[in-house]
Amino acid sequence: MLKPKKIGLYFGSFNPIHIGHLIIANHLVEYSNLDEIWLVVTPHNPFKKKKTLLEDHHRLELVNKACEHYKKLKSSDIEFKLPQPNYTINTLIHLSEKFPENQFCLLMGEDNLNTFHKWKNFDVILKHHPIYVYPRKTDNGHENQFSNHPDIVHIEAPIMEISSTHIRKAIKTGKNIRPLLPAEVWNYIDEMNFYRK
Ligand SMILES: Nc1ncnc2c1ncn2[C@@H]1O[C@H](COP(=O)(O)OP(=O)(O)OP(=O)(O)O)[C@@H](O)[C@H]1O
Ligand SMILES: O=C(O)c1ccc[n+]([C@@H]2O[C@H](COP(=O)([O-])O)[C@@H](O)[C@H]2O)c1
Repeated sequence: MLKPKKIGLYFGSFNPIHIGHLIIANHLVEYSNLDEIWLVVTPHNPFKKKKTLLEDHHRLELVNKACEHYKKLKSSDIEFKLPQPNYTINTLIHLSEKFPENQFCLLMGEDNLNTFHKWKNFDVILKHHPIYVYPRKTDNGHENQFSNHPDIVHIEAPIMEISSTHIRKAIKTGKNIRPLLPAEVWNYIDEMNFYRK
């Protein structure tokens, strides 16, 4: 019988994936009891407009390239086959049925925690899936209703002010943002002329 695995699910639009995402995922998988982290590419976040996104398969390809050198980080397209917009509770139910032997935790940046009370069935998610939160500068500061929740682990780590929004804007205005992306990711974006128009 297979040994049960503890999997961290890192959901994101990844438009595009950047070194901030990798630093967070790598930090957690190296300094926690998680066996792997799956970077789940979300076709359509219920809170975001889909039309501003690069096509799903291109965002997935960028995540594949970013994970190439990390044995414990895997990309996942599991949400591509599920109804959109993608409510995380639906994906968690699907994954728990498909991989009953695995335990699934969530990993998210602090900005997502500020709106977590608006997520579909957030209380059910919390009841069944511990959440690791990486610090991030947010408009509302660091205090919210989940600040002291027993099932939420606040990771102690330095804040990184990197975002996909900044990267998209910088590429559009011809800035050099190479340090913010893994080389393979930048090469693909450059070759395919993404985010320039
Ligand atoms: N610099 C960062 N520090 C902490 N968490 C981050 C950081 N960048 C992204 N995250 C977290 O990674 C997950 C996926 O984020 P997402 O793909 O939306 O990236 P983003 O940089 O926030 O994108 P955008 O600027 O397009 O909103 C979310 O949980 C988000 O909070
Ligand atoms: O389930 C929800 O109600 C819900 C509401 C807002 C966001 N999410 C998920 O949060 C994840 C992070 O999204 P993003 O766009 O900030 O990278 C992504 O997988 C979304 O589908 C989920």
